[in-house]
Amino acid sequence: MGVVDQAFIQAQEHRPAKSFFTYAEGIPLIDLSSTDGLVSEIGNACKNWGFFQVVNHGVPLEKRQKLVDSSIKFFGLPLEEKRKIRRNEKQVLGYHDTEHTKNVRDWKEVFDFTAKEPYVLPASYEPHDEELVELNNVWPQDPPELKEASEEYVKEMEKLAFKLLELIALSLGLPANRFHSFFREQTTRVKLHHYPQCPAPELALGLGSHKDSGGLTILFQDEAGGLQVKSKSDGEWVAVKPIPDTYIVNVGEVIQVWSNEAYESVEHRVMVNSEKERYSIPYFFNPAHYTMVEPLEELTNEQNPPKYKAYNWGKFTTNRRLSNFMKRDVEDIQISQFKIY
Ligand SMILES: O=C(O)CCC(=O)C(=O)O
Ligand SMILES: [Fe+2]
Repeated sequence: MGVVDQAFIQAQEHRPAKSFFTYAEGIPLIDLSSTDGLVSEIGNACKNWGFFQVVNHGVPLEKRQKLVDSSIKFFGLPLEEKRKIRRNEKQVLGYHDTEHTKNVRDWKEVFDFTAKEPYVLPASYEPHDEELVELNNVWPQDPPELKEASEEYVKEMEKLAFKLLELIALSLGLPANRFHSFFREQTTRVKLHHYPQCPAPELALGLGSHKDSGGLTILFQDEAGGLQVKSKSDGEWVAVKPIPDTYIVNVGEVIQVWSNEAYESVEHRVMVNSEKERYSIPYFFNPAHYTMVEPLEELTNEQNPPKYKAYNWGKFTTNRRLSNFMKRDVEDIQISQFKIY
C-alpha cells in the first residue's frame, strides 16, 4: 500500500492530467432572467455541451448557504458519529464513505437524502420482482438544522428544476409541460459531497468519470473547483470554473433517450486536490420509478427511428445503485444495453 489505499488508484488512462487549474472557455453561462433567445441558448448548450451554468436561477443564496454550512458541520463530525446513519444496500439514504464509480473507490464521503418522501423504488432490479420499497430520510442528530436546511433547499430547487425542464422541452419543439407527468411522482435525490484533501491527487479521483443516469442534474460546487467535463468537440477534459451564485446543469441519460440523442448526457469527473478540501451538492431531478423511458414519439419518425428500447427507470437505478455501493464483479448497467442498432 502506498500513500493512498489501492482501492482508490485509477487505471493509468483515467488518471487526471496536471491541467487542473486551466479553465477552458466554452461551457455556456446562461442568464435565466433574460427573455430574449433563452430557449435557443438552452438548446444549443444541451446540443453542443450537455453542460451549462446558470445565473439568476431564483434559488435564494441564503437557503443554499444554510445547507452548505450544515453540510460542513456534519462532515466535520467524528467518523463513528457519521456512521450512525450509515447507508446500506437496502437503506440507500444516509451517510456513506466507500462509494465506488465503475468499481474504483472515490475519494469522498457523502450524505444522501430524497427530495420527496417516501422514496419509492423497486425492491430489487430483477425484472419480474414487483415488490416496492418505501424509504424515508435519515437525519443525523447533529447538526440539528441539517434537516430543515435540506427541506427548505429542495423546495427552491424543485422550482428551478421544472423551469429548466420546460426550457428543455421548448428547445426540442415540444410543449413546455411535455415532461411534467413523468415527474409528478419523483425519485429526486440530493447528495451532500465532501472531498477531503488527497495526498495523491494524480492517482485518485474524487469521483470517477461517469454520466448521470437520471433526468437533470443541478449542481452546486464550491470555490475549490475540480469538476471536469469531457468536451464533445474534441474529447478533452475541461474544468468547470466555479462562479459564485451559479448552478451547473447537465442533462442525464433519461433526457438523452427521450430526445432520441438530440441531447446527449456527457461524461464528467471530479479531481481532488492536495491543498483544498471541496464541498458540492448535486440535485438529481429524476422521474417516478415506474417510468418507462423511451424516445418520445414526437421526436422520432421514419428518418429518425427510435434509438432505444423502453426501459424501466426504477429497475435501472436500483441496479446502478448497487454498483455505487460496492465493488462488483460485473460492469455497471448502461443505457447502451437498450440501444437499438
Ligand atoms: O461533485 C461534483 O462536482 C460532481 C458530482 C457528480 O457528478 C455526481 O454526483 O454525479
Ligand atoms: Fe455526475
